[in-house]
Amino acid sequence: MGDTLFDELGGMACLEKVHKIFYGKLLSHPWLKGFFEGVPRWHLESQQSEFMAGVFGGPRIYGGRPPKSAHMHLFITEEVFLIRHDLLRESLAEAGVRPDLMERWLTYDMRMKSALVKESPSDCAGRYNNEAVVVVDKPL
Ligand code: HEM
Repeated sequence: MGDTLFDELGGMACLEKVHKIFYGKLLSHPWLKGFFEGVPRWHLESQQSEFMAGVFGGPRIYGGRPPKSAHMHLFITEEVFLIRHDLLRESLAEAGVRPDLMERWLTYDMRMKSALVKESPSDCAGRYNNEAVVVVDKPL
């Protein structure tokens, strides 16, 4: 059996390096930062790294919700999803991830699009009884 993508990338150290750069970009993006208000950065980075570790054939240590229910309350349009995807591409390049591994990572990322993208805020629902749906307007 060959190495998993997780091993080829260099394990958790690589995922953590990429996600540190990535959340720096997401949390300073004029539009996307609005989605993350009030969520601690350490939580976002660690959950993202633990989730992707499992996706890439590494340890299955992610204990959060599956992506569809974790993002149920967020009005994520296709445009928002694709901006995030481009910021991930930039982060992988800045972290020095080999181009072929980068493409494999991005393919896994893109596969989640249909689970997260919604047509209208009415397709969203709070994860708890009284949780509001998060709609972030595009800045003018
Ligand atoms: C392939 C795409 C994505 C993946 C794999 C992903 C993965 C994750 C994971 C694993 C969590 C932690 C869930 C938990 O704590 O139970 C999370 C939380 C979150 N994600 Fe994503 N995400 C993706 C796309 C997006 C997009 C496009 C946005 C909107 C810009 C977004 C915004 C958020 C926010 C705001 C949280 C925190 C939710 C909260 O705890 O209140 N994500 N994401």
